Amino acid sequence: MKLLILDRDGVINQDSDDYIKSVEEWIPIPSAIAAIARLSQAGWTVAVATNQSGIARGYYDLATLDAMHARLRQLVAEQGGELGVIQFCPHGPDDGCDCRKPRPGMLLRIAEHYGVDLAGTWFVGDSRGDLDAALAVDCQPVLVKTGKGERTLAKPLPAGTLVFDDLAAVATHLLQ
Ligand SMILES: O=P(O)(O)OC[C@@H](O)[C@H]1O[C@@H](OP(=O)(O)O)[C@@H](O)[C@@H](O)[C@@H]1O
Ligand SMILES: [Mg+2]
Ligand SMILES: [Zn+2]
Repeated sequence: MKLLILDRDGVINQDSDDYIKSVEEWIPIPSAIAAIARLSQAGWTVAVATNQSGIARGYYDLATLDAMHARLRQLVAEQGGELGVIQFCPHGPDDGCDCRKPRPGMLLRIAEHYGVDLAGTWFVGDSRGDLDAALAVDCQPVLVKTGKGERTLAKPLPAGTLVFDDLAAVATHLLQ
């Protein structure tokens, strides 16, 4: 199974230090939507693993998060693609859950959903926690420079991390 797992904020859509608190604040990176559609049409399954501590912090609710994800699915479908499962962690940093990245719980749930082994599966993110979550379950850590990627790149990366300008470049590489 060709499975690609994506972080959301900073990879698929613009990120903000003030969190993405509404559908109106959820601004897709156009080339990222097209990349997901291209991959999907080429037989890839594209899943998402996203921290959403804004829920625990009371910045937005599950209905708002669902509306963002409905919008994401709609945009991908309009380009002839289909987005796979979206796993999110609604917890805060002090909740001690197993799903908040850098913990790999969401990646494990995605693997369980599709009945696959995660070893070598690319996980594309913009933050160090994404890379560490990947390494925790033997995924290939992939950093993009969008979102917080440039900040992440300014510090040492885990050995073996692949770096691309954006998700479109990742898709082009995988589809070549
Ligand atoms: O990049 P993904 O995982 O899709 O989502 C990140 C968001 O949940 C937010 O995560 C927060 O980190 P804290 O949760 O406050 O540590 C901050 O980095 C926000 O800027 C960011 O929007
Ligand atoms: Mg991110
Ligand atoms: Zn969690």
